[in-house]
Amino acid sequence: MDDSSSSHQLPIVTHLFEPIKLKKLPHLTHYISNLQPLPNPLDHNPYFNTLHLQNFYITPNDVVLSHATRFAYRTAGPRNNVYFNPPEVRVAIVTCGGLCPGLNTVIRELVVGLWNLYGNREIFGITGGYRGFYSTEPVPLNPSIVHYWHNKGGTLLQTSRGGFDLCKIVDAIQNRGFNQVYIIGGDGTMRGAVKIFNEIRQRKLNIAVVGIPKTVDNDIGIIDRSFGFQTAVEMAQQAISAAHVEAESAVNGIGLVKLMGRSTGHIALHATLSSRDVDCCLIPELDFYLEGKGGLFEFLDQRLKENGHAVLVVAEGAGQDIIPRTDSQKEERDESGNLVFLDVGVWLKSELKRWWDREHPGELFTVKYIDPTYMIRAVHANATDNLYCTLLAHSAIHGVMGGYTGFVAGPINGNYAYIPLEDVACANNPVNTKDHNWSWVRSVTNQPDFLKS
Ligand SMILES: Nc1ncnc2c1ncn2[C@@H]1O[C@H](COP(=O)(O)OP(=O)(O)OP(=O)(O)O)[C@@H](O)[C@H]1O
Ligand SMILES: O=P(O)(O)OC[C@H]1O[C@](O)(CO)[C@@H](O)[C@@H]1O
Ligand SMILES: [Mg+2]
Repeated sequence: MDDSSSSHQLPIVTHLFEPIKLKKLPHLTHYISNLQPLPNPLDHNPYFNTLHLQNFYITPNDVVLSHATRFAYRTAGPRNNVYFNPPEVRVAIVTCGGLCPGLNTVIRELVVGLWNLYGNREIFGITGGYRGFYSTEPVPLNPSIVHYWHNKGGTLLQTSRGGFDLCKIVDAIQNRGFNQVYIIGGDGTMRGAVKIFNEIRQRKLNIAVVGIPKTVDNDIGIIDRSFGFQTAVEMAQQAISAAHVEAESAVNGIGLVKLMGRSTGHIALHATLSSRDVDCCLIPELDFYLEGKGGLFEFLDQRLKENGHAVLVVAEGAGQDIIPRTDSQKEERDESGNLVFLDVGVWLKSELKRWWDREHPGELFTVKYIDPTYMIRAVHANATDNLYCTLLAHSAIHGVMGGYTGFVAGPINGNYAYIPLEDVACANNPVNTKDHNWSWVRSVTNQPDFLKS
């Protein structure tokens, strides 16, 4: 072995043996001193505790390792002891932000799990997102009310953006006597949940807060993926397939599909890989350009010459830097403070037409633009996502009953774990355009790398 190869290998070996630290998880006993552990009511639940106590409970030695963060996280699941007496439990469940397939399944499974596993009876839905804590009456929930909810898209508790008033929310939680708060939402919601948790801890209240990450865009980090994402990818296939048919049936036809994905292109990427009909996939993580050598137009020109048609998939957040904006458009925000995007699909369609008329005057050319927007997320979850939502909800319940707070339940390498809320709230999940996955996309589409030489 020569010197150069050994110097290459050394850092990798060292990396493998780096010590992995256990992530500390907030627990109610950290700031409430007189809290006593109780036997877990699951001891007497013949339907769930089928192992009859042998290896049934998760111990402090059970951890899940994350390659990405190089931390060990506590394994999700029931604990030997609980820190809530079921007759004293009062639960609030809220959904915030945009819709996502599976929201109703998570709510349903929280209600059914809290009721059937632990015998909790005081369960309430907060309607219309964060503002619902202080502006509407909580709605009582029980298993018979929610029994069909997993078959419905959207959230039957309703949702909204904006309306985050920390003081009013925590006052309402306290005044209404809630001691378990389940918050389902995306990155913004998780940032709000961190603030609620910190305020509750500051006030030394015996109230557990848990986040259940929801994002159809799959833009939350640390966890493997977010629920509803796979359903959305599946729904996107119909739009791509229609775009392909339209493009193929026209002379010099282009099928253009815009898919959701504000800051990440996971839906576009996965829909592209699974469809195989896509010639070019544009995502927010990839800068692209239209004109000149190596640009989009040159690539499409070639594709039309070779195949007579082309399919283009674009994530809604792609190209936002190169679409011209007026000063007022630069400032426009939604109720939560997110920048309002311009329609990249409409812009691309008009740029494509302009380019073709200039370069090929008089020749036939068609762009069929399909924007399925809400159709990919306003549906109920598919079977895989439904299963996932159930495991998420039950994991959250076990953690809260075990006294953990300020955490998120989610899968890491396929194993369910508890992760500090704060870590999840600041972990985003961009598509890595420098990894093998992206090489795979390029090998499927043969699209340019858009690196100007
Ligand atoms: N930094 C923040 N601090 C406190 N609250 C926040 C913060 N960011 C967002 N929120 C609140 O969280 C809720 C949801 O935020 P947002 O509309 O950004 O959706 P989200 O949770 O990111 O979901 P998604 O983007 O996937 O639809 C809103 O009520 C918003 O006011
Ligand atoms: O129109 P709304 O409800 O604000 O939601 C649109 C946004 O929600 C998301 O689906 C995230 O939930 C984004 O992809 C999209 O930009
Ligand atoms: Mg968001």
